[in-house]
Amino acid sequence: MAKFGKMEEGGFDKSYYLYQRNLHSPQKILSSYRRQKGRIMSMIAAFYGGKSILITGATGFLGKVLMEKLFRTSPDLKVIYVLVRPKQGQTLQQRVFQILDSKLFEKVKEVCPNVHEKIRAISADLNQNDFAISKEDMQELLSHTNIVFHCAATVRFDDHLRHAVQLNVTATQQLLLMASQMPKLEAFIHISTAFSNCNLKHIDEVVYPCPVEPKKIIDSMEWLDDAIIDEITPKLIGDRPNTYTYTKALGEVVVQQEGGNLNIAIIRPSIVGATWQEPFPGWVDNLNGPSGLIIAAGKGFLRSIRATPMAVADLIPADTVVNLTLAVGWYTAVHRPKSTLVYHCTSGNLNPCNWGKMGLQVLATFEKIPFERAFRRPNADFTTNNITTHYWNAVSHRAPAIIYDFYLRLTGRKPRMTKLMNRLLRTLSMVEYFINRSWEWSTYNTEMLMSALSPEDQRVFNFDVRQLNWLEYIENYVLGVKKYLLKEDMAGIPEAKQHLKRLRNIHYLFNTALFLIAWRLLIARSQVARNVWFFIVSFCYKFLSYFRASSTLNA
Ligand SMILES: CCCCCCCCCCCCCCCCCCCCCCCC(=O)SCCNC(=O)CCNC(=O)[C@H](O)C(C)(C)COP(=O)(O)OP(=O)(O)OC[C@H]1O[C@@H](n2cnc3c(N)ncnc32)[C@H](O)[C@@H]1OP(=O)(O)O
Ligand SMILES: NC(=O)C1=CN([C@@H]2O[C@H](COP(=O)(O)OP(=O)(O)OC[C@H]3O[C@@H](n4cnc5c(N)ncnc54)[C@H](OP(=O)(O)O)[C@@H]3O)[C@@H](O)[C@H]2O)C=CC1
Repeated sequence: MAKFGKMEEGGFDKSYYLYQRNLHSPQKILSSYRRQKGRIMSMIAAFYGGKSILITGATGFLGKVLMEKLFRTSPDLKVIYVLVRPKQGQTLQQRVFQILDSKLFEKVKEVCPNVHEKIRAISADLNQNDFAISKEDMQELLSHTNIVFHCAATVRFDDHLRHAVQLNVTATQQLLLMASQMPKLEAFIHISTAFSNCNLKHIDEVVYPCPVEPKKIIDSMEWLDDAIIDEITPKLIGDRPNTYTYTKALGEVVVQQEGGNLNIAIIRPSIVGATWQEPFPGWVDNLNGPSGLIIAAGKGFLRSIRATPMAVADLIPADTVVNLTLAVGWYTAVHRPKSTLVYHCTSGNLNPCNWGKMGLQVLATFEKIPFERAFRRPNADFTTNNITTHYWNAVSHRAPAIIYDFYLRLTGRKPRMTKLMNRLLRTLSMVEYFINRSWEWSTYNTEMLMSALSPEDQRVFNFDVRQLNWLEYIENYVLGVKKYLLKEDMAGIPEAKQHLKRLRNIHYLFNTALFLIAWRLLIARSQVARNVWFFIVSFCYKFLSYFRASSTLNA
């Protein structure tokens, strides 16, 4: 591994220049150096200049943020190949252009006006042999690719094991095989998850072995039928909570075992949330992780959640993950570490925030920025045991849904709330595992990388989560959910506040009516209740008489 001199602030490290010269043509390096000379230079941004980059999962949440940052900071990159499958009646080009035409890419279009020409969509399905890539496309990919970022995965917790293995393990194996035939490849970056070893409490930046070899699992998926796979799934996943974490762990082992001589690194982000700073705060475009539950809470469906308030909420902003990923890509290609390095991209040990604090800040933000047309006023609680969870699920989730569906039926409309609520309860049951435990992830490699960056790179590719202000981040996150996921206009906030006031009044009326009915029934059945009632009534009568008498005397 090459060793370099310490970077001077804002300067150009000569040893880095000399090292780069071994990898690239001197003219290329020199012109890049000249281009950068006038201003403080980001070595990482310069590194991606002129490169052909292959991204899988580019149409996903993380993939989009990764592409955006690459185009914005290295507009002189050669091409980004994206492996895309046609979907929802859209062609590949339509899918890609829709992404490029979104708000996320507004800044990119300023710095890289020809972005449409620099992206090449390749038709590919990672579930198929050779990814169903045409011969010509495959030839182009193999002969040109310099860097691979493997982001594609199924992130569903409850996916069938066969499908999860296909995408998270077999596809990774196939991609490595492809990578081994790329003569110009400089680095292969695999995105895993910090929860791939969530059966452990303390997790180091190493690949942990799996009891059954991934190759055996891949083979068995080919001949076992679904019924048998269903039966053995709990035994295989063992003390992991789902097929997602299990297959991501297998994927890592495959990367380590079959990476051969490639320069490989593994990145393990924890729970990826909305962007923190770049290209703007609060960007998010899917319901995974906390986003769906923030909507459910803001719309008043989610009223209680089984979570441990003191457990660490290990969220990490999407732009932080992307900055680390690009820094790792550069470091892996340039420094060529001898072994596969694993980088934890987590917040818990450097800047912890717990679910209690996060929940309160989410609720506080709803006060300022309410969501439109809420079902009930947002006001959720954390519960910590089985009995209270069942009680609140019945009282706060199921009962209002049944009542509302009854009302919809009465008014000739189709009931839908019970179905929605069942879906929410299912989602809650899936995430409970993650919000009632804390993990410790060591971050030596990530911190080592941070210190290896020049001050300019530390600024442009900032992944120092210690600088994150959680309260501000969560507020922007909720705002982002409202703007970019729910597509609600800020102009609607006064009306949303009015709607919440009406809901509060309905709530008070409903509770008063309920109390009076219950009390009336109690009086009819119990002598004690009747006595208490007469006592209260006579006390009020005496108080009123006294008040009337004293006001007459004063007059
Ligand atoms: C003191 C005050 C307290 C106040 C609290 C109030 C505020 C609370 C906010 C804070 C909440 C904190 C909770 C945080 C949760 C954190 C989860 C952490 C998980 C970490 C794991 C590791 C991280 C990773 O590595 S991977 C990324 C994570 N992956 C996921 O999140 C995927 C999860 N999704 C699934 O597995 C499935 O979608 C599932 C099982 C949830 C649902 O499957 P199902 O088959 O039933 O439905 P779908 O076909 O998928 O979708 C149907 C329908 O539902 C919509 N939908 C999908 N996902 C969600 C969701 N998460 N929430 C809500 N809705 C969802 C989907 O869009 C579909 O809608 P259609 O309209 O039908 O299209
Ligand atoms: N989000 C999170 O909280 C975390 C994510 N991660 C990891 O980060 C990576 C990216 O996750 P994220 O962006 O959130 O996930 P998304 O679900 O948003 O994106 C998944 C991507 O994979 C693609 N994909 C899925 N199946 C296929 C297929 N058969 N052929 C081709 N492409 C396919 C999807 O394409 P399409 O658009 O066609 O569906 C999409 O582009 C994953 O490896 C995940 O494990 C790790 C920790 C946390």
